[in-house]
Amino acid sequence: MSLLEEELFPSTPGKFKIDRGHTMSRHFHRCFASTSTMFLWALFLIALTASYLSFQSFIDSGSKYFSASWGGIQWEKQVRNSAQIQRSGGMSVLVTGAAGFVGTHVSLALKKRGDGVIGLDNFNNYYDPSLKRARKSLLNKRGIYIVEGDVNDARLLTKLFDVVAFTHVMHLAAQAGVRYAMKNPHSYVHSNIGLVTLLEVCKSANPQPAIVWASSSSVYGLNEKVPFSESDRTDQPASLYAATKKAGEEITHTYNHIYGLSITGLRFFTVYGPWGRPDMAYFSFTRNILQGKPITIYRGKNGVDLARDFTFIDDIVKGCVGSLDTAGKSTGSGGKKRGPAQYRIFNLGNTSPVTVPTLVSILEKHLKMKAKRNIVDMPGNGDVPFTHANISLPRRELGYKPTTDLQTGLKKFVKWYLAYYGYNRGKVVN
Ligand SMILES: O=C(O)[C@H]1O[C@H](OP(=O)(O)OP(=O)(O)OC[C@H]2O[C@@H](n3ccc(=O)[nH]c3=O)[C@H](O)[C@@H]2O)[C@H](O)[C@@H](O)[C@H]1O
Repeated sequence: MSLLEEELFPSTPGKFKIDRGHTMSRHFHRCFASTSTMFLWALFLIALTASYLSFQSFIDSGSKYFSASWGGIQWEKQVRNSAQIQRSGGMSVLVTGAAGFVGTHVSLALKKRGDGVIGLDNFNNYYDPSLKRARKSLLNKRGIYIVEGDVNDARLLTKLFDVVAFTHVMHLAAQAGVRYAMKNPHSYVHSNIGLVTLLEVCKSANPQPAIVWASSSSVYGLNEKVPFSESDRTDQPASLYAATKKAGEEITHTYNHIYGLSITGLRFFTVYGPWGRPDMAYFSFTRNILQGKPITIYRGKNGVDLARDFTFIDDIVKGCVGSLDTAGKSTGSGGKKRGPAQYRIFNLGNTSPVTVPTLVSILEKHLKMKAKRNIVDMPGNGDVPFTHANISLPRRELGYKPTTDLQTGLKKFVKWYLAYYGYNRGKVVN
């Protein structure tokens, strides 16, 4: 022990050097010595606690950083490879919600023709995430890399734009489902209004990408004028889902106006098909029919059947790709507008509404099984009685022409369903 240390921290009291001649002074020194010792110990303990706490917070933030599923040289290489354009005049597209139903199909179509594609998906558990994982493997097999992340993650989005100069963004990530909005309203605000984070990153990008995104037929809400045209009223939403999609249309308009972002909003009409969403009626009806369970069919006012303009996925993909192909360039860069940019809204429907009981009859035919129908009055849950798209505008501007009727489309869906889940999955065998 050094002299100084020995003085400060005497191993025995007797070692403490005092003037033995003065008792008072000795007491005083002893008292002073023990107080200063305690003081130093306290200081030492405080310092120890402080460094422990800051080390913990370093570990926490560090683990957040290190446990992120993105970043690093290898990751950047995968992103670049996947976004590589393979045809002349091709585009490099960031597809959000890529492991979703429409996202998967659009990503495959783009990759197939030689466009570069990077997918983004948060793999949330709104419906069975294993279906999303299966879609992801399908995409990986075709050379499409999927980044696991949320559209609200500005750091991740900025990083993606640092690595790739995306020409287009196909924004399909959303909280879908009309009736679920009553159970989990905040999820709709988080995901659907989360569009703002994406737009902020896009407006600051240099070059700015053109954006095509999924709105919804539900924005027509209580509109009764049929068929629904893009210029019809959309200020009477019947569900929070519809309200957040309508908000998306207004929000994208402001980014178009202020920053010169090229925007195309697509109002999808009840999209169905292989690799579809298990929360949708045609999908859950199929599962219940095969399992021998009853299905609930809602009926409108005065016993009128509900009807939807069911639109097959391949037709929707054509509409999405057509929108990307015809999208004008964004005019701004680095957050500054340089001139007016394109702002478009299109209906993507089938123009041929079918009632829900008819949908069930078609499923019965393809499944060769009878449904146990439980018909109830439509609860006040955000549903609308019917939808019907006027598609003259996308026909003219995009060459959009749906070619699959519900009979044909459901046949393809049932074929996929049986191949994916198997005939006897959960089927009640008496
Ligand atoms: O076009 C859209 O913008 C939306 O389309 C889809 O919504 P919807 O048209 O409501 O589809 P879907 O749930 O399949 O119900 C179909 C019909 O079955 C009736 N329905 C439903 C469930 C049930 O148990 N019984 C029943 O009769 C029900 O009353 C309805 O009449 C998407 O989910 C949505 O995300 C959004 O994209």
